[in-house]
Amino acid sequence: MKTIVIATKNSGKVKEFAHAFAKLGVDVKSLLDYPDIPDIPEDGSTFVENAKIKAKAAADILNVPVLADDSGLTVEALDGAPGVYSARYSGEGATDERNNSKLITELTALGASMNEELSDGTQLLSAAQFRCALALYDPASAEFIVAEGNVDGVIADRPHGDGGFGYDPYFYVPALGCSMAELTKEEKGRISHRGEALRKLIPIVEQLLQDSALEK
Ligand SMILES: O=c1nc[nH]c2c1ncn2[C@H]1C[C@H](O)[C@@H](COP(=O)(O)OP(=O)(O)OP(=O)(O)O)O1
Ligand SMILES: [Mg+2]
Repeated sequence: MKTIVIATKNSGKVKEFAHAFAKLGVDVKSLLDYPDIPDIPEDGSTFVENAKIKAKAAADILNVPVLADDSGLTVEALDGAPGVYSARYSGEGATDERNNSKLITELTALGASMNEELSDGTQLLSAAQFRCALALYDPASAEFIVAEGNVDGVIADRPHGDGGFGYDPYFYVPALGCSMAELTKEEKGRISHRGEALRKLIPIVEQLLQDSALEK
């Protein structure tokens, strides 16, 4: 079995990558499998910079090629916030629940509205995007390969669905008439920022695996 290491501690991301790579017969390991690797500071100013930082830090320790994902939510009515700060939006000890609660509180305080409501009374507050940067770093060549993806949506004032992770329950996708958390992993992968970025990178990951750099 071939294995790819993903430099993430986010179990929601791990599940999505595991689902996507399983179709290619590739097993996924994450930093949750390597608890001795110290926390990697995400101090870049863009998603791409942070993805590169995470991939290189883990690859230099493990000495195998590593893939990393830096992603987040940009909200129009918040001038693009929380952006690269999405995971830390609600401060020290942030959780998905507290981040979502801060998001809705801020938008409500601003009076943000798209003057549109769903049949259940849900108010649509602002246009938004999920963005994802993936970086693959190969310590053998010291080279990065980067791919990006994004998906448009709208922030709803209340959650729908219990799939996915992070901001998914509040991220309504008008084209599908449901939130990101109401999609299966397969459906989410087809439209998501992560799915788009991953489709660009998969041929390169497969080539690396062909070269058996990752054979375990
Ligand atoms: O598909 C998504 N559905 C919902 N929310 C999402 C998604 N993709 C990113 N997000 C949110 C979660 C987190 O608040 C931030 C990512 O922050 P980001 O630093 O990339 O990930 P993280 O700290 O959770 O894990 P790690 O750095 O170990 O990969 O954006
Ligand atoms: Mg992070």
